[in-house]
Amino acid sequence: MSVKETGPGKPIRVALLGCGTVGTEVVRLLTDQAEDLTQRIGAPVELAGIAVRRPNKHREVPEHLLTTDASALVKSDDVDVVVEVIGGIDPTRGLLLEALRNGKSVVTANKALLAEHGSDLFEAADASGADLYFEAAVAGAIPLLRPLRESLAGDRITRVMGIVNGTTNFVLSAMDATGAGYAETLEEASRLGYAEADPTADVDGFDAASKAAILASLAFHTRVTASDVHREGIRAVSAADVAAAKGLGRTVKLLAICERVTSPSGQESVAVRVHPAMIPRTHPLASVNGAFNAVFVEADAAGEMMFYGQGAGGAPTASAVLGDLVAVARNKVASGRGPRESAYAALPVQPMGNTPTRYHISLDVADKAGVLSQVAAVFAEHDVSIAAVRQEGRTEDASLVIVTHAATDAALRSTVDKIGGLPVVREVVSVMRVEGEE
Ligand SMILES: NC(=O)c1ccc[n+]([C@@H]2O[C@H](COP(=O)([O-])OP(=O)(O)OC[C@H]3O[C@@H](n4cnc5c(N)ncnc54)[C@H](O)[C@@H]3O)[C@@H](O)[C@H]2O)c1
Ligand SMILES: N[C@@H](CCO)C(=O)O
Ligand code: NA
Repeated sequence: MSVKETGPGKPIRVALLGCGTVGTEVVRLLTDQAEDLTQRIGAPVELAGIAVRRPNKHREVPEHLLTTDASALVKSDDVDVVVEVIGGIDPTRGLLLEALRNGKSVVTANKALLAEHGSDLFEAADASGADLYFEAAVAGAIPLLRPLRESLAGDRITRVMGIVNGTTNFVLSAMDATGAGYAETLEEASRLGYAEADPTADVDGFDAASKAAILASLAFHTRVTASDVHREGIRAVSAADVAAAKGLGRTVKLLAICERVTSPSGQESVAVRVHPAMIPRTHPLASVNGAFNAVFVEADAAGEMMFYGQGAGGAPTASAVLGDLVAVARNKVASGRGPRESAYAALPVQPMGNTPTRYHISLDVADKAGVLSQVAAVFAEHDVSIAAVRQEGRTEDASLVIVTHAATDAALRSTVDKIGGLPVVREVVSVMRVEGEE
């Protein structure tokens, strides 16, 4: 029996919103790989239009496709899929809701929008049966959201911990390598083009907090928004912190940590936080340097996994966008749908104060008898157990380094506040959480 050859199906028509760093690379990949994409999808993918702000700036893309009217492009009957790489909340939120309500599948790289309004977008997608894919929004090119949404959907994830911001990782890696301070290292990163002109979203942890919210939502089947995430950036990380970490075989990283926490009574909740932390130099995340990202996932059956690669940049991010575009196009060809929002577990989000953490505290103290016992008494008073102490005497004062066992973050903060007020403590040199070790 001979099988009749079928040609490619009806073209999938794509509206591209935004043509900056990522958008330009999306157009390039779509053009360069048109034939392969047709084979992989079973239908050609064609650009129906590209919405931009300033058309005369875009000499690298076909002029006849450019429009400044994103709203009209999204509404056009000629469009099946909307790819959004503008960024920000407005006007993208309205544009993507309009697209989804009209049954057009959406591919977006916009973590800020998803972390704030993800559930509205999912509801609109469900109402019309459209797809919503966003692999590029977290850790750029690294396949991470698809593994969480699909490959690990049969497992129980307990922890997701990673380096999800390239700019801050570049700065912290450089501080570790040179011993220089935060401000001068950030200046150098800007000069080399690794930090944006306005690095606030990166250095104050907003970018990582949006990504943490998305990761926690997917890992724990719970709606987590950016405002649920405890956030501390890297502005306060000093050369002394980095030196203190090095002295104990650790390094400082800005971590996004999403954990499933079970109380003694068996009540489950999630804790989601972004802050600098010391990790052992032997931990797999310690060797992630420069602008690279890496995310460590722990699941009951699968065990430990690490995802590593380029978390930013035009081409790497466009790779993730194209992967999503192929997925939604295949779904259209097969009249199927990708995964919907999965928020059925609806676990409560635990406040940071109740979250168990460990601290590294470095003090300058008077070098006289009884100091250690005074400091130790404050820990005991707050029910914080000490894991290790190192004291080095000098002429008039001494350096005292204390690493705690896990205690609630609130108890650890109160302990540090009280110790800072002891007359025998000359200076609290460095306080930082410790992660990645038992
Ligand atoms: N650059 C990266 O490395 C990277 C990595 C991961 C995710 N992302 C995300 O991808 C998205 C795009 O990032 P980018 O780096 O390409 O930004 P970009 O600033 O280079 O590009 C955005 C483009 O959108 C245009 N634009 C703004 N408002 C518009 C409107 N109303 N209509 C049409 N065009 C409009 C701008 O003129 C600009 O050209 C953001 O959501 C960002 O968070 C970027
Ligand atoms: N500003 C982000 C870009 C990728 O989301 C970073 O530095 O990682
Ligand atoms: Na990704």
